[in-house]
Amino acid sequence: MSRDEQVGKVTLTTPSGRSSVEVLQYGATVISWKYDGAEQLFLSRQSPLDGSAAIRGGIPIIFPVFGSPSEYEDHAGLEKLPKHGFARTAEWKVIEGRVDKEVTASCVLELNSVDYKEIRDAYQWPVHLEYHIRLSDSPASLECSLKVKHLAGSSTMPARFHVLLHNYIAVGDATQAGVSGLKGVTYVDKNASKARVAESSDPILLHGQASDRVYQGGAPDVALLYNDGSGRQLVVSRSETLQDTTLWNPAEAAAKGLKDLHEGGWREYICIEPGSVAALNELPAGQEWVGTQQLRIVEGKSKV
Ligand SMILES: O=P(O)(O)OC[C@H]1O[C@@H](O)[C@H](O)[C@@H](O)[C@@H]1O
Repeated sequence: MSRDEQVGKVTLTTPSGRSSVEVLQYGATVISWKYDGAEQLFLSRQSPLDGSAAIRGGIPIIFPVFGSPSEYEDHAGLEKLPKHGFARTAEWKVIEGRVDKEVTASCVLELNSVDYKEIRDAYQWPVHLEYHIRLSDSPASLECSLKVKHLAGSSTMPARFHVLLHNYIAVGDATQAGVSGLKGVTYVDKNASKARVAESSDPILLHGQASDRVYQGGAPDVALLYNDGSGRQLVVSRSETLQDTTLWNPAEAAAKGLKDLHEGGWREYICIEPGSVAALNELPAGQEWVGTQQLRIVEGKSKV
C-alpha cells in the first residue's frame, strides 16, 4: 500500500503488478481499478478531486440515505441529511493496509460519525463505519465491504439507514452495452413517477435512453456485458444484505444538467449499484450490519 498524505489517497497494487486500485480518503471513494493496465471504472474528467464535492465516478458510498430524504414518506431521523447522505463527502481515516500471499492487497478505512459536528447535527445515531477494500488477481476482482456499527451512547433507538455502493462501471458505449441478471425482478422507475414494472429483458440495453431504476431484491449476480466483441463481462455479486440494484445512466439530455460530467461522459459508464434501499434498515444499539460486493472480471462468450 502506498499513501499520498497530501492528496489523501491510498494506492493498492497486487504483488504481480497486474491489479491496482486508488482510493481517496474523501468519501472512501475508490476512483480507479485497473487490471492489466485497463481501467474498469469511470471517472469524470470534470469531477473535482479536492474535497469540494462528491466524486462523479468510481465507487461513492451512499449512506445513510439514498437520494433525498424528502423522497420518502417516512424519513424520521433522516430529514436533515444531504442527498445520498454524508459518507461520500466525509474525510475517512486509513487504519490498515496489507499485501497478502501473492495475489491480494487490501486496506481498511473508517469513519466515526461522532468525530464530526456537522454529521452529529444531521444524523442522531452515533455510528462507526469500516470499509474494507480487497483487490485480487485471481480471480481479477475488487471486493468492497461496509460495516456499520451502532455505537449507542447518545441514541439507543435503532439506527435508520440505507446503504448503496454507487459503481460507475466504464464501458466503451453505454448505448450498446448490456446488463444481464435482472429479468423478472420488479423495479421502481424513478423517471416515471415511481411506477412499478417487472423487468422483461435479458440483457437490458439502454439504447441511449435514461435509466433510473431501483430493482428490488431477487438478483444475486448482475453482469455488465461489454460490447467490444471480447465476450468479457463484469459480474457484480453481493451479500444478501445488499439485495437491491439501482441501474442508472442519465443519457444525453439529463447529463447536460450534471456540471461535473464532461461532454459525452454519460456514454462512458453504466452505474450498477448494489444496495439496501427498498426499505430502511433499523439497526439496534450496539449491533453491526455488514454489506459486501464483489466486482469480478469474467472472460467469456457473452453476446450483446
Ligand atoms: O448526482 P448524484 O447526487 O451523484 O446522483 C446521481 C444518481 O444516483 C443514482 O443512484 C440515483 O438513483 C439517481 O436518482 C441520481 O441522479
